[in-house]
Amino acid sequence: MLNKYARAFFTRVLTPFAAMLLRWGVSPDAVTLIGTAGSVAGALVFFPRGEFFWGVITVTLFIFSDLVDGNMARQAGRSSKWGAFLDSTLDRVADAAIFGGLAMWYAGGGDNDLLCAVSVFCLASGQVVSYTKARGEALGFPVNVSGLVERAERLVISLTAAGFAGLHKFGVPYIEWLLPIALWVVAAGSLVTVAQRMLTVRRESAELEAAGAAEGVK
Ligand SMILES: CCCCCCCC/C=C\CCCCCCCC(=O)OC[C@H](COP(=O)(O)O[C@@H]1[C@H](O)[C@H](OP(=O)(O)O)[C@@H](O)[C@H](O)[C@H]1O)OC(=O)CCCCCCC/C=C\CCCCCCCC
Ligand SMILES: Nc1ccn([C@@H]2O[C@H](COP(=O)(O)O)[C@@H](O)[C@H]2O)c(=O)n1
Ligand SMILES: [Mg+2]
Ligand SMILES: [Mg+2]
Repeated sequence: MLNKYARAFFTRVLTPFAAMLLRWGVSPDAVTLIGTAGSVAGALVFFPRGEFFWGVITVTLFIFSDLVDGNMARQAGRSSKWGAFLDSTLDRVADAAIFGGLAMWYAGGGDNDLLCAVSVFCLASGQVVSYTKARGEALGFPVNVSGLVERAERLVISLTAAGFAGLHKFGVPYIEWLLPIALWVVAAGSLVTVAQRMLTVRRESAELEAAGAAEGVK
C-alpha cells in the first residue's frame, strides 16, 4: 500500500536531490551501496546496545537512499537489470541487519528470548516474502499480488516503533512497549503476506496449466 501511495509523494520530494547527486557525478550504484552500508552500520552499532532512537535516526537517513537510487537511474536514463538486481539484493542485506540488530538486543541486554525469536521470525519471514515474488517471477508467473505487509510497511512499522521506544532512554515512561507490539504485528503480517503470495503463485500456476491443457484439446 505504501509502495503504491507514498512512492509518488517521495518521488516528487526526492527528485531535485537525485538530480543534484547526478550533477555531482554520483552514480545510482554508489547511492545503493552507501545507503546499504549506512543502514547496516546504523542498525548493528545502535540496536544491539538498545540505542533505538539514534539507531532509527541513522537507519532512516540512509534507507531513503533506496528511493533515491532508482530515481537517479530513471532521470539519467540508466535503469538497468544489474541495478535492479543490486537494489533488491542489498535490500535483503539492510533488512537482515535491522531485524538482526533487534534480535541481538533481545538476546543480550534486552534479555527476552521470546522477543528475540519474534525478531528472528520478522527477519526470516521478510526474506521469504521477497523470495516468493522473486522466485515466482523467475518461473515466469506474473505474481500479481503485493500482499498485506510489503517491505515499506515492515520498515515503517518497525522503525517508527523502535524510534519512539528509544525515547524511553530519555525518560518517557511505558513507550518501550511499542517495539514488541510492532514486532508482533510485522511477524503476523509477514506470515499472512507469505500465504497471500504463495496462494497467488499456486493459482497462477493452475491457470497456466489449465490454459495449456485447453490449448492441447483444440
Ligand atoms: C515524530 C516522528 C513521527 C514519525 C512518523 C513516521 C511516519 C512515517 C515516516 C515516513 C514514511 C516513509 C514512507 C516511505 C514509503 C516508501 C514507499 C516506497 O516506495 O517503498 C518502497 C521503496 C523501494 O522499493 P523497491 O521496489 O526498491 O524494493 C522492492 C522491495 O524491497 C520488495 O520487497 P517485498 O515487498 O517483496 O518484501 C522486493 O521484492 C523487491 O525486490 C524490491 O525491489 O523503498 C523502500 O522499501 C524503503 C522504504 C523506506 C522506509 C523508510 C522507513 C522510515 C520510517 C520511519 C522512520 C520513522 C522515524 C521515527 C522516529 C521517531 C523518533 C521519535
Ligand atoms: N543502482 C540502481 C538502483 C536502481 N536502479 C533501477 O531502479 C529500480 C528501482 O527503483 P526504486 O525507486 O525502487 O529504487 C530498479 O528496478 C532499477 O531499474 C538502477 O538501475 N540502479
Ligand atoms: Mg531503490
Ligand atoms: Mg530497494
